[in-house]
Amino acid sequence: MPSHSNDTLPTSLFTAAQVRAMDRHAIDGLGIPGLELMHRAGTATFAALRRRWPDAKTLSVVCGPGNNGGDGYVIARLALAAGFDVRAYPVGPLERLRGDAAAAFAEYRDAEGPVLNFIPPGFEGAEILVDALLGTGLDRDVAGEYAAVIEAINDFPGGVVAVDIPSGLNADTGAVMGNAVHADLTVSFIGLKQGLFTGAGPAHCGEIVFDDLDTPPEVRLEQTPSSRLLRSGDFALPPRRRDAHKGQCGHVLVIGGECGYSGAARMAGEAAARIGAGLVSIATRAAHAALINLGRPELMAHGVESTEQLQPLLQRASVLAVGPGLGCSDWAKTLFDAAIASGKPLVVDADALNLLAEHPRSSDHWLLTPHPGEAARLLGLSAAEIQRDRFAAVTALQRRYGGIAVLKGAGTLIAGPAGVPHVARWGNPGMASGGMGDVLTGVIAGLLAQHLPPFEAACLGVRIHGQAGDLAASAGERGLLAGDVIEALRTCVNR
Ligand SMILES: NC(=O)C1=CN([C@@H]2O[C@H](COP(=O)(O)OP(=O)(O)OC[C@H]3O[C@@H](n4cnc5c(N)ncnc54)[C@H](O)[C@@H]3O)[C@@H](O)[C@H]2O)[C@H](O)CC1
Ligand SMILES: [K+]
Repeated sequence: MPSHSNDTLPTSLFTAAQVRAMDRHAIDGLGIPGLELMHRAGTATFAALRRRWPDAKTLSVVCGPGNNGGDGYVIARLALAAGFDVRAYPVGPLERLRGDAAAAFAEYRDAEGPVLNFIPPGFEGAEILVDALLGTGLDRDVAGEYAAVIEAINDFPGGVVAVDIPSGLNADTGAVMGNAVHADLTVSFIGLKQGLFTGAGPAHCGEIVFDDLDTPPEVRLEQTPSSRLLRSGDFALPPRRRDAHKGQCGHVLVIGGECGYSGAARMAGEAAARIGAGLVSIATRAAHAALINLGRPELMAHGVESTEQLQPLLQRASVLAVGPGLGCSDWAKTLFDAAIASGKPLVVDADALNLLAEHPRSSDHWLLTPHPGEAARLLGLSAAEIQRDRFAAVTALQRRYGGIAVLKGAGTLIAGPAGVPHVARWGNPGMASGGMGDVLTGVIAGLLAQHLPPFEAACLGVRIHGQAGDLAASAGERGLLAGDVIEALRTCVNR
């Protein structure tokens, strides 16, 4: 059955190899003929296409040399039978078609379906283009004719539907293998591939529809999910007791705000307060304390120039957030070391992550919230290597540094000491602006202060931060400011 929205997609995500094993289980174990599965895949894709573009009547299908291409020939035949003007463009030698794909091609030809050679620049006259070039069989960067066809698909002005996964997108990592199709709609089958939801996946997939091709749950239950998709209802805060008082809602201490960066510390503090922390203090350069306090009197701002001055604040706080605008000076190092030595749960972000990369150590009571560049420094890799396999990177961060690792970016990933990485789908490109990370740091710290376990605080924090960003972006993504997200937090945390 098809499911197609953030919260009705299955939460279990898999690798391509796992989904191929599911295909085999369905075919060899349950006796469902491969061609029957292919017919179901084509039917599910054509139905989703018609839901999305109900008035379309002309369709071009690009078919690769394998079973993804076979799905494409099924779609072409169904469109022909429904009265569409159809053109199928085989890519790769037709004589290489085998098994179910060859049978699907023969069925299309028997229905007198037009087959054309692809001639750049492309697919004149069609309203919709179906990408059935490559699916879970992708095993190397696309090149030559395949790269040219993907280029032409990406220049196509009409709607693009990707069969199972946009061609060129790595199903396991969400990385682009040379080049990848930008689809408006992706219809994925049998098991949801984790690469659709992180890295370049979200930008290439468009709307994601899942269809289990009426295979029984046992097909999926046989595989342990490689990761999980977060849902709106996951890890919600318990309702606040009527007799609650601020002492029960935790005390966050934000440590940061080097000269010129007081705003980062303030935004982290405001976010912690807006997510519901009972008390919020800021330890920052003396020159900033009055400024922050003036701007947001609910925050208790203290000028701290030494460990001695920091100690009483560390004692009073229940949760620390270290890094927003902290810089990497000796002042920063001294405060960061004192925060770690306090043994309090702490969220480590921004420059504190860079200090940690200089002096690696692990702990089980912190949460690291790097963006790909900070993760690269922490792992001694390049940012491109991090993005090439975000799941491997977030797992490596957690294994090496302990605690909880949050790898920010499209499809933020959260990894804890147990279980599999969790993937968040919220957020938008408008959030690629200064201060958004400071807000997330404050949100997670504020949830920790309200006694959520670390992994739940990280998952819920990422979700609410992204939802607030999406809510604030309803007035437009460009020009979205971190302050707008802070203002939207209260709506989202009280949903
Ligand atoms: N019966 C089933 O298993 C079902 C599968 N479904 C669809 O099948 C594809 C997976 O098909 P497969 O034949 O394994 O691979 P692809 O069609 O994805 O790739 C074809 C072929 O292409 C070669 N190849 C790999 N990478 C490249 C590259 N970069 N450039 C050129 N050629 C490349 C390689 O030899 C591959 O074998 C799955 O995604 C579904 O769409 C049905 O949907 C369900 C039943
Ligand atoms: K495809």
